[in-house]
Amino acid sequence: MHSEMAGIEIRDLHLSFGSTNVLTGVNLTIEPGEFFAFLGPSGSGKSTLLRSIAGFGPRPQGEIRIGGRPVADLPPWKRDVGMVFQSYALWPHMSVRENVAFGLRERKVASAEIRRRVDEALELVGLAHLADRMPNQLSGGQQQRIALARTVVIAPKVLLLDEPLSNLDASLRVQMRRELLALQRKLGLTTIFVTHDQEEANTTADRMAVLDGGVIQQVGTPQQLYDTPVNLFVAQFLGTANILEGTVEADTGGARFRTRTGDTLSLPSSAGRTGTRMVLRPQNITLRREAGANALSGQILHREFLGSQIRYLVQAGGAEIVVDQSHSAGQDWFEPGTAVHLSANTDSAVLL
Ligand SMILES: Nc1ncnc2c1ncn2[C@@H]1O[C@H](COP(=O)(O)OP(=O)(O)OP(=O)(O)O)[C@@H](O)[C@H]1O
Repeated sequence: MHSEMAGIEIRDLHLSFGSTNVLTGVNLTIEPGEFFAFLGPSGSGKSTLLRSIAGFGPRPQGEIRIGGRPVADLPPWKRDVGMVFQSYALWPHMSVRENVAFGLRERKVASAEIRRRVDEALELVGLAHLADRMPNQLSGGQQQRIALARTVVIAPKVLLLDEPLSNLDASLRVQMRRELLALQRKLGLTTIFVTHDQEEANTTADRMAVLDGGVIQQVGTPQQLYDTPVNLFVAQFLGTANILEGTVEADTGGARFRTRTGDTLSLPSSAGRTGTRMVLRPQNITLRREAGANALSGQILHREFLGSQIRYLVQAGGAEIVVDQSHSAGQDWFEPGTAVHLSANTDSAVLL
């Protein structure tokens, strides 16, 4: 299956339904061959943006180019895109083979070539042995693989996936996301994956865009977005973020952050930083019984045993702070009510 790689460029896209702005000022460049994710909460506009690229729904204002070609005024079937939906939407009265062949028949491809390409697509998703089954004789995961085969068989330039794993149970989702990534790498197909599940985006995407309220909040690799969020929304949407409010003050030879409760944390010398909020991840804080430099004083509110980790909720610095401590057998725990000191690794802290 030979797919031509095509990049996607979106310039100044706007879309409203009635008086509701669903997409506002969307600008985005997706590289040829990239696995890209749209991540955001329900209603943030992920599906609407994907559907705009596919050509479904009302025409948005602005420009969309696929492989350099303007497509905003073209119908879906002229855009060289293949789309896979959450509901597999296989034809129930057709066998697996007929389902996969359907798009090629519509395109009047010669029957010998249809057979060859369908075999190849079924081989690709590992289901050649089920070619003669009917969809209702397949598991959910198998049906979704057939839906994928049916889409890639037409050799689209871009693969658009709208929450394709949402109907599968948790362990199958993990397996399928690996298969999806392997398939994408094999075909080198520019792919956009819509999900509200950050783990799904983090584990598959080369880069992703986080959306909220129809606006792209930030674009980057999963690690860039986690380590250097540009705003509170991104910080809190990706993993657990502790937010301390306070002010940056000059300190001998550097700067420090003073919390609302008066504790201070020194900032790395690379700083020259400004901001009124400090984002600290749970794994960058260590709990100690004794006071020390670069620590907040606090009190344990709650404790959860998670197996490999113990998660504490601690009142400190004017906030409720989540701290994850790795667990080893025989280790003593902090009981709720205990006075503690939270030693912070501010090298990885982000000021907003
Ligand atoms: N046809 C429509 N008419 C009116 N409003 C719509 C229509 N389609 C979507 N919307 C609204 O647009 C907003 C974005 O919807 P969209 O489906 O793109 O969000 P999403 O991020 O994909 O959410 P989800 O994860 O729940 O699918 C929502 O507020 C939704 O109610």
